[in-house]
Amino acid sequence: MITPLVIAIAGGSGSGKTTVATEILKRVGSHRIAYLPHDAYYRDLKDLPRAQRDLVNFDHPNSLETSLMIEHIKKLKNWEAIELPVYDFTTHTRTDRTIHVEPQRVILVEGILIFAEPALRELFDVKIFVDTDPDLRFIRRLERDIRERGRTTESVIRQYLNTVRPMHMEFVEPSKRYADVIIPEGGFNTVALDMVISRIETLLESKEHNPDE
Ligand SMILES: Nc1ncnc2c1ncn2[C@@H]1O[C@H](COP(=O)(O)OP(=O)(O)O)[C@@H](O)[C@H]1O
Ligand SMILES: Nc1ccn([C@@H]2O[C@H](COP(=O)(O)O)[C@@H](O)[C@H]2O)c(=O)n1
Repeated sequence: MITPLVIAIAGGSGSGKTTVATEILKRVGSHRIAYLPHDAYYRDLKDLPRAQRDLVNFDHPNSLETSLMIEHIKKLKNWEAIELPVYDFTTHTRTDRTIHVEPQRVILVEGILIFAEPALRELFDVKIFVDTDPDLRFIRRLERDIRERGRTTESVIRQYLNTVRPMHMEFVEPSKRYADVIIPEGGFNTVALDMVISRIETLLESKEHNPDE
């Protein structure tokens, strides 16, 4: 039995992880990839009053159900399908819906804290860290969170100073040491992306990952 190749993309919030993942999906072929964003595994806060939800530290490892993600990666590696949770950032809750994800030759995992968890880290074959300066990450996050996640300028600034920045320094930045490749600036770095994609293609041709070998 061939083993799926597990590629992991970490980096700070707003660094460009999703942009890199989207480019890999496009160029390697989304039909060959099972895509698991760690964001999908945020804990459901529906039992907490709305005003308290807004104050939760979403940048600490405990805010995510990582054990479920580990279970899902192990299932996919064992060629079993999984049900990916669908998370709603505007209400901080897990929806009733799930996305059915079939096993594929490539499993693509993405998230700010995925290298900070030893049990998760050991499942990865290729570890990519997207490294972008904090000022650029903050500006990108501010625009995105207002546009897509129902936030205000004040709430984004408060959250950044209270939790995003300190947790980045405590957990995300130190986890960079586990990366095999560091991509400066993210999704529009075509030189780095070409190298990463060519490595993925080479690994997919190898005996371990190619059913025709
Ligand atoms: N290299 C880049 N230059 C300019 N904007 C970018 C770049 N990479 C990503 N963005 C934009 O920044 C925002 C956050 O990027 P995203 O890939 O979602 O980051 P992450 O997943 O790391 O939070 C998005 O609106 C995206 O279009
Ligand atoms: N209810 C939530 C859950 C998470 N966040 C923030 O999302 C960031 C991670 O996602 P990226 O796409 O930016 O990598 C993380 O920094 C959390 O603060 C949130 O705001 N609300």
